[in-house]
Amino acid sequence: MSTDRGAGGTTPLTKSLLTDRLDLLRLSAADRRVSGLLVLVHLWAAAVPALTAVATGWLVAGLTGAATGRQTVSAVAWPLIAVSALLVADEILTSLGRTLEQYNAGLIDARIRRRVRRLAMAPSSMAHLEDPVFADEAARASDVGEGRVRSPGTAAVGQLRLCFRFLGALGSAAVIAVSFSPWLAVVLLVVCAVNRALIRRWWVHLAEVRDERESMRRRAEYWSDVASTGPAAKEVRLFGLHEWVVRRRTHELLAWAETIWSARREILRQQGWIALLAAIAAGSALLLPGLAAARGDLSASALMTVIVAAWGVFQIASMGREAFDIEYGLGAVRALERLNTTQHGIATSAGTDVQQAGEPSATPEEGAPATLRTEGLVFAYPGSQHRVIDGLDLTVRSGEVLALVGHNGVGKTTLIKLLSGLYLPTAGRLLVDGRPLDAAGASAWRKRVAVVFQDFNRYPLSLADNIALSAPEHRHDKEGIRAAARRAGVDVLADRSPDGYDTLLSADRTGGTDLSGGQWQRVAIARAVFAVEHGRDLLVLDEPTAHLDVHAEARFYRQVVAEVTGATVVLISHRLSTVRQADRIVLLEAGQVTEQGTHRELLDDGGEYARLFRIQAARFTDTGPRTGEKEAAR
Ligand SMILES: Nc1ncnc2c1ncn2[C@@H]1O[C@H](COP(=O)(O)OP(=O)(O)OP(=O)(O)O)[C@@H](O)[C@H]1O
Repeated sequence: MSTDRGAGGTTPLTKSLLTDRLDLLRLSAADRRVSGLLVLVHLWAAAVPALTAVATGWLVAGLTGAATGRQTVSAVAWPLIAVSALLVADEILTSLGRTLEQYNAGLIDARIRRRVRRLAMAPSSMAHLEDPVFADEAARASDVGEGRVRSPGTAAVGQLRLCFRFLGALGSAAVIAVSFSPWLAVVLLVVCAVNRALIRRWWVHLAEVRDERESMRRRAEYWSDVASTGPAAKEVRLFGLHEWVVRRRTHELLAWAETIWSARREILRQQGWIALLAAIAAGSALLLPGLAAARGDLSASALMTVIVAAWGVFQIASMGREAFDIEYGLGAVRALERLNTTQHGIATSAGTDVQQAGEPSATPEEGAPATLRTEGLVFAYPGSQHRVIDGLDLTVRSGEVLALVGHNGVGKTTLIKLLSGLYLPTAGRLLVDGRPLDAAGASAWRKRVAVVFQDFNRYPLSLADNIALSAPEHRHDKEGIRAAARRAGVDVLADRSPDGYDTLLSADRTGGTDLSGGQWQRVAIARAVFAVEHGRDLLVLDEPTAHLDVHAEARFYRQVVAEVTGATVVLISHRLSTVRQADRIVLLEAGQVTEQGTHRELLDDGGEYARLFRIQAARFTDTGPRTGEKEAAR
């Protein structure tokens, strides 16, 4: 994903004021009925200031008339009822409006989050999910942050409210124009609009500062999670890290907050301009009609009408959170647009899954397990220049069991992610059944692959569901689930639990239980076996015996790998006892194949594989430790 976005990985928040506003208004119409009701409530709210001004003037006229004995009691009662009714109705409708706004904002936010999820799932490979720019933009767009300060929904409903507030100010200005002076009405409107524009500019600046610091906030949140969530809690307690983690979190949080507060302090320093403009507006609204009344050119009732109406005009210069909600939430909308453009770019530059999934490149040859060939394959992780895979040429024949071995970090897992279509090569080609695999075919290809990753998932579901998840359309195949469980050696778990295959594998759910690391690994193997039994024709096993005891490891090849008939198998293991029976063993070094052959051939060659094997074997012989240590030291 491109990072060419200026500071903080963002484009400027404003594209065009009008387009921005229209985008937000469109967004606010997420649900026609709710937004229709909101419009009615806002219309009422817009009319209230002008109506209150007129009713107050009427009340004052009634009161002064009653005082001089020229008016009856009803001349005071009716305007009093009108003013009270306006106030009560305003209270009720304001509460209703707030509830509707919250509901509408929730609908809009949920819709945006769904779009972000779709965008995250859209590209063929998963490289973008490890891209910090994508992570920041997704966080900006879907407001996953603490306190929900950035919400497209809040921005959209705020924008709708603001439009009607302007309408209300126009209504109040019209009352001033009719009751006193069109000039005063215009001046008040202009001064308040300028005031608002100044405030808005500062909020935009603050929103940009927050945007640029998004990754700082994510770091602080990470340490919050470490301090309080389950997976890290064991180590945090055991190593007594709690205070250190809290200090680290506080440090990160303060560093982030300081940048925001310094922007806020800057804004506060400039508030003098706002105060001056507000003083001009308030002064002219009170002074000019006041002087006219003193001269006898304006009645007391008209004076009150003008003053109350002026209050209505001031509403558009208000300093409330609304401006921040709008500007900051708008940043979320812009982030969504950027995600849209970039993800669409990725999809279209390589062809979208939707358009081209199932292209011939990923079509299996008549019933035969997959054949894979890499030609000059190169891969570097996003944002890194380091070629983890560096010009790799390898053929995996249909139906063979190929083992990948090599030192830590040479790129074995990376290679199987490429072979499985999870990443696309930086250069070179991967051919599946003789045809080049591109983004278009990757999605269809992945449907032919079953993988047990080193960091396999542990789903808080039943044992049966944990196995059947690899082919959910066959989850009613009870016999298939049992067969996969038997081969992976997890049938004993079902046998000794009263709930059998319905046993819930989650200790934090009522009636649930947890498994050991080795038992979970067997469940992951059963899951992959189940997928192969339902048609997947490449089985990839990354360190499948890492958690298994010696008995289970010894049985693994015989019961799982040797039993696979309809699939090609790629197996990674540091335990050379696990891979020695493979049809072919490939040694990777520095992202390339440096040795390959059967176990016997590689031992006879006396290369690096033979050396590694001797080190491991020596550990189990009497004279072993010394020989092994010497070998390791070489
Ligand atoms: N998501 C990632 N982003 C950037 N670099 C990565 C990423 N994952 C792995 N790497 C780097 O790629 C290199 C190869 O990693 P890989 O996991 O493929 O090695 P491996 O051979 O499977 O190692 P091991 O035997 O320890 O499992 C390492 O140098 C690692 O630091």
